[in-house]
Amino acid sequence: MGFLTAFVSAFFPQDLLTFKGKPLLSKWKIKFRQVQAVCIPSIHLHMTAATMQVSQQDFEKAQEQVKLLKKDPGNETKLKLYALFKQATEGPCNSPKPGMLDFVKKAKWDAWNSLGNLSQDNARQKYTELVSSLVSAESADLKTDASPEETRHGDYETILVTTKSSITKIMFNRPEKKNAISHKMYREIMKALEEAGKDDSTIAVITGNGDYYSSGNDLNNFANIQPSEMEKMAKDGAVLLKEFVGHFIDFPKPLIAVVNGPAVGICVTLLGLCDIVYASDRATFHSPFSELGQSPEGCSSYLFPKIMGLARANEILLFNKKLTAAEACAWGLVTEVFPDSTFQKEVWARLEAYASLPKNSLAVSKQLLRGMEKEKLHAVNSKECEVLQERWLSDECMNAIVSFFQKKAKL
Ligand SMILES: CCCCC/C=C/CC(=O)SCCNC(=O)CCNC(=O)[C@H](O)C(C)(C)COP(=O)(O)OP(=O)(O)OC[C@H]1O[C@@H](n2cnc3c(N)ncnc32)[C@H](O)[C@@H]1OP(=O)(O)O
Repeated sequence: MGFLTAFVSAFFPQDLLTFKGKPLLSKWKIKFRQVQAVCIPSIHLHMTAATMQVSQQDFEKAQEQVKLLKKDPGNETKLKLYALFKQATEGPCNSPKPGMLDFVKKAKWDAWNSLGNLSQDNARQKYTELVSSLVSAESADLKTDASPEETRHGDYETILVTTKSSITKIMFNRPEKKNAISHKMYREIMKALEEAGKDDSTIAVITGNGDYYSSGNDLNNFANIQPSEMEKMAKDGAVLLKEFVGHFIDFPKPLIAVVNGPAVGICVTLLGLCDIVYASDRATFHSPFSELGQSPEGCSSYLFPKIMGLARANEILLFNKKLTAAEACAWGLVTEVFPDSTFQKEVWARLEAYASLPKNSLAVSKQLLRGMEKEKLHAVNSKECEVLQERWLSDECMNAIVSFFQKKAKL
């Protein structure tokens, strides 16, 4: 017999350790709720509503809750519960004092007797309060156990949003579609950015789930549109895009892109609005706007020439040049490239260190670096959306989309 088993056997004698006629104690698997079930017999209470401080229902509920506790609250608390229950249901202890050598019975008798003339109502109240505090403590512990540090936000369908170590991570989560951005996803990303801008995190990160960072705009956003609805589609698309890019322009904290794999279209252009871009050496950067009959967005028509010079921006934005991670880094679009095998480990260690810096200092510094440009960026965003609205109605654009869905063309 192990120490714990011996201890339990001593504390709760074998005749008590049965529940519904079955022996409970084989090993230290005995659970507190089972012990409680046998140690505290069910007693019918006779009270009038007028004398009750806690209702009969609350008291009975507390008895049920105590059986559901998953953690043993310890002997001292168990004795308190026992004593309060006896006092509440039988009144003051008037049974003979057990012999000195009957340790268990004596401990229980002492606990009950120590309540003196405490009224049954008060005992019922104290019992209910004690159970309630045990239940709250346990559910707080369970929450912490379930995710020691990471909090998951919202009820998102297309993205995963979590906060850990002062970093809010917004992860594109349509890996089976290479994280293409559907209308719903544009809206969910905006909501996540709004929340991340206000939450307790120091920095926010955008990344992708699976092998792609993102394949850009979901081309289904343009599919199955009746000819009579084309204009509305283009107009609504421009409104949505303007609002979406606006959220990146106005984001108040450092925003970091963790580019885990290939990036296409709008997910490349938005990198110019991020404050740091870390890329895996597997990542590529492709903005095939002219191939798709479209035009640049995400303020890239203004920011890319500033970042890399006009000649290089022309290669990317006019002539669809696909950059490797090393090229994107050399051209200033990417801050640093990491080997794919150690990418996540190295990047997150770096970001955790950054996120421990003073939050407000980072936020005001970002405003100093970006603030002067904001007005200009909003103006560029408006103009880009206006031009795109027209592009979406062009034959060039429609043919490119049809061709994608006929699987004739891939990037
Ligand atoms: C509100 C509107 C705002 C508009 C803002 C404008 C933005 C401009 C852009 O973003 S332009 C860029 C648009 N993107 C593309 O043109 C990419 C198209 N996709 C591809 O060329 C290829 O899929 C690939 C090169 C990204 C990956 O090729 P691969 O062979 O590896 O994988 P699959 O083609 O089999 O893809 C797997 C499934 O994912 C679907 N998918 C991938 N990308 C998109 C996309 N952008 N839109 C819609 N669907 C996409 C693909 O169809 C496969 O689906 P299936 O398994 O159901 O066939």
